[in-house]
Amino acid sequence: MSNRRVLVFPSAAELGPALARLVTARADQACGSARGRFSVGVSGGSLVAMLGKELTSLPDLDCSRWLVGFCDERVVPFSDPESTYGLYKDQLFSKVNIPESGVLAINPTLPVRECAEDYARKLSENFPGEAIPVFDLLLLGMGPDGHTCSLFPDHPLLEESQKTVAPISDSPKPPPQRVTLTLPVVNAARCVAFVSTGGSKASVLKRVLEGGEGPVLPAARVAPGKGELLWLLDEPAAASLTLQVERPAPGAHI
Ligand SMILES: O=C1O[C@H](COP(=O)(O)O)[C@@H](O)[C@H](O)[C@H]1O
Repeated sequence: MSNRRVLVFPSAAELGPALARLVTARADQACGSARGRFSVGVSGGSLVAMLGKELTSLPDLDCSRWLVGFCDERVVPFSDPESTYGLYKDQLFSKVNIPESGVLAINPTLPVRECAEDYARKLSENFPGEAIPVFDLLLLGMGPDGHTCSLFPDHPLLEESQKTVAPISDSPKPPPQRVTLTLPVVNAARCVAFVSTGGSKASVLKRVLEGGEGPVLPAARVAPGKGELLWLLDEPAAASLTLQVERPAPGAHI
């Protein structure tokens, strides 16, 4: 896979600032392009705290031309601790200069199917002329079962080829009702960056990145057709890998 890079950092403490440099470099590039804005999709889970900490500690961060979407979202009220939007609002959006119109949140008061349709409509309005929205950057996490977004192993949603956003009401990881970007949207992005840290991810990372027996896991189905694929790992997460990885110098741009 020629457009895939696996980058390993000594620990999450070194990975975090490198992630912030990646985000700001891609934002500058996108805002300086004819598009004039930076479209980024964020994930929940452990990524929220890392992005909140790293981005809010940058002195000159300018999010005025950012469009932030969600790679997946739990259909719960924003005040619920499981709401990814709620967590980002507390830890990031309320602390930077992103306009309200720059955050594409779900409407959690809708039933899950309507919520997905409503979110797909919001995406299509914000990516005019694009049958499949092309994000500048998607930031993904991966669960210990190999799921990414809310695309879980052996789930029929992995085969979704028509919808840009799909509902799921039987998520094996709570809460059960969620909406998620589908693989065609993920694989249309200009850049997809996975962030995975900690030893609990080591064995699944080996299977996702190096292959093995059994069905292909959801995270291994992420392969942007024209875009880049980056895996940002810390040493504990990368411990079982035998493939060739990059170990960027401190402060290096990726
Ligand atoms: O449920 C979810 O889990 C994944 C992975 O989370 P992590 O805490 O293991 O990093 C996350 O990427 C996804 O957005 C979230 O809904």
